[in-house]
Amino acid sequence: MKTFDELFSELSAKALERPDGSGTVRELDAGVHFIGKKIVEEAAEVWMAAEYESDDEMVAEISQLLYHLQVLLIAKGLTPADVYRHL
Ligand SMILES: N=c1c2ncn([C@@H]3O[C@H](COP(=O)(O)OP(=O)(O)OP(=O)(O)O)[C@@H](O)[C@H]3O)c2ncn1[C@@H]1O[C@H](COP(=O)(O)O)[C@@H](O)[C@H]1O
Repeated sequence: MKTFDELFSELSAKALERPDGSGTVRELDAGVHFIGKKIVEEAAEVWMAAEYESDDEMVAEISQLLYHLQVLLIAKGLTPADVYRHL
């Protein structure tokens, strides 16, 4: 288990160190258009899970959505602090 901020630190390190086999590195290399499509796909899966699946399945989909949102922030050179300013 990890928090939102812990995941962001881990992903930021992956982006810098570019370890072999990292899905995050692959996704960053694929670019903003690809990441944006993953976000839309995961958001739809959250919605469907909320209506038709268990709470556990829904929160799993939410975790994937949060992951892809974090990858987008990194791709754009931003951090959660940039988001928090708007909360
Ligand atoms: N939390 C995540 C995470 N959530 C989602 N994903 C990616 O997003 C994909 C899910 O989207 P897909 O559309 O391919 O899968 P799906 O068919 O929609 O899956 P379901 O929704 O049906 O379950 C997964 O295959 C992962 O590649 C994640 N990839 C990595 N992480 C974490 O990120 C960290 C770094 O990972 P690496 O960069 O791969 O080392 C590790 O701590 C990982 O646990």
